[in-house]
Amino acid sequence: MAKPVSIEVWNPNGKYRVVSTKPMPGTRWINLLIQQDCRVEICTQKKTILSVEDIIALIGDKCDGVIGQLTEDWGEELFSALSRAGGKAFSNMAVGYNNVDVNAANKYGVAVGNTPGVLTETTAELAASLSLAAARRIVEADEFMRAGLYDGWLPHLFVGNLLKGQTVGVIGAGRIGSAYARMMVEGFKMNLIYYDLYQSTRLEKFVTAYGEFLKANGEKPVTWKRAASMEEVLVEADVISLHPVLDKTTYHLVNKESLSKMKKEAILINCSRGPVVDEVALVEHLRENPMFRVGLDVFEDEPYMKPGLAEMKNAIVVPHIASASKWTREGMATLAALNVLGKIKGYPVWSDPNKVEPFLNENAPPPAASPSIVNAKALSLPVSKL
Ligand SMILES: NC(=O)c1ccc[n+]([C@@H]2O[C@H](COP(=O)([O-])OP(=O)(O)OC[C@H]3O[C@@H](n4cnc5c(N)ncnc54)[C@H](O)[C@@H]3O)[C@@H](O)[C@H]2O)c1
Ligand SMILES: O=C(O)[C@H](O)CO
Repeated sequence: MAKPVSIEVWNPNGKYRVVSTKPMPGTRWINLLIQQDCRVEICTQKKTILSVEDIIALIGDKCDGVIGQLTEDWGEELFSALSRAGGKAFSNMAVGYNNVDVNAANKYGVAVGNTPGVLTETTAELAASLSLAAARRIVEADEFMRAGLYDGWLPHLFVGNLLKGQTVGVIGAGRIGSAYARMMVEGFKMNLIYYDLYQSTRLEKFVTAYGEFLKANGEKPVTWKRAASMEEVLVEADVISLHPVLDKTTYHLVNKESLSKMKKEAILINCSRGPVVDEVALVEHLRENPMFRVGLDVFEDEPYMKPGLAEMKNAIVVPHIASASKWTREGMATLAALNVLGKIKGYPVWSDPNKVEPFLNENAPPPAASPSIVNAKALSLPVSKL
């Protein structure tokens, strides 16, 4: 059994025991729990990734709900431990929940929450930042300056790609993929090609309307196309950004074969999940194609990078910070806490997890509902009529 982990306790006499496996930004989430009679225990252990054993020790004998992180392995062992401790609620502080075995949660009747919506624009902004940084070789140029190598303007110095008029390809045009597409189309007048299992009518309408606006102002209109296959996107796009969920269908979606279909000077961005890209194949491709560039926020064996990636000048790598704006991270903490609280209090589940704004208004009490429970249907949880 793991040693007892260090914790910080708020409202020690609270009726319901809620554990957070990490300190989370802001204090609103703590206050909302305390106001509803929760004792809040926050793990303060100086270890970035907690093991299953650490979390079992945190859950202890009596625990009503846990707020956890995407680095943790929430499967049979943890859900059975939580259930033994009387717990009926778990929320990831993340929208992606590929670290959670939802079937195991269903088996123990544990509601699983996630945090959609509040991170859409922040994550899309990082994908856009990586796209620009890769197109204009900003990191390479910054390193060059700091190394004292700049000795005067040259016609060939750090020549990159112009985005205007090029084609942006989006794979997975859900909340984040669509927000990214809008930024790139409107901000840089790029044409759009996207691939998703579902049609994104709103996105298509947006690009059509923006194209008409440009035309009315005497400019070349932007265009959109829904690709019938992912291959079309790979072949046609100059910048490709990945935004699908990670599941069996998207594991290694980008591999040796798909990389070989992309343009030699294409840019690939991944702000979804590391295993969507075969990172070994990517390193090889970067090595063989120096004008191909990549911007990565996520890695196949996070927190590690595959051998060779760190040495590639045509790769920009950042440590899974796509949702890292203060407003978003505080909002994620709030949504995660309210998911757990809602189940503990027997509240219904919010009807539209894409519209979570009422939970984020700091000047009003949140609705009496869990903002987003991914297994609500499987557990037959009631849906809010608010
Ligand atoms: N890097 C980060 O910090 C960060 C931040 C937020 C989200 N994410 C990741 O981004 C993902 C997407 O988030 P979202 O809120 O946009 O989710 P979403 O559910 O709104 O969008 C995901 C889209 O992927 C599509 N999709 C699923 N399988 C596909 C396939 N095989 N091919 C093509 N498209 C497919 C879905 O139809 C959906 O439209 C999350 O699941 C998470 O893993 C990462
Ligand atoms: O899925 C998520 O929410 C991210 O990876 C972290 O914000």
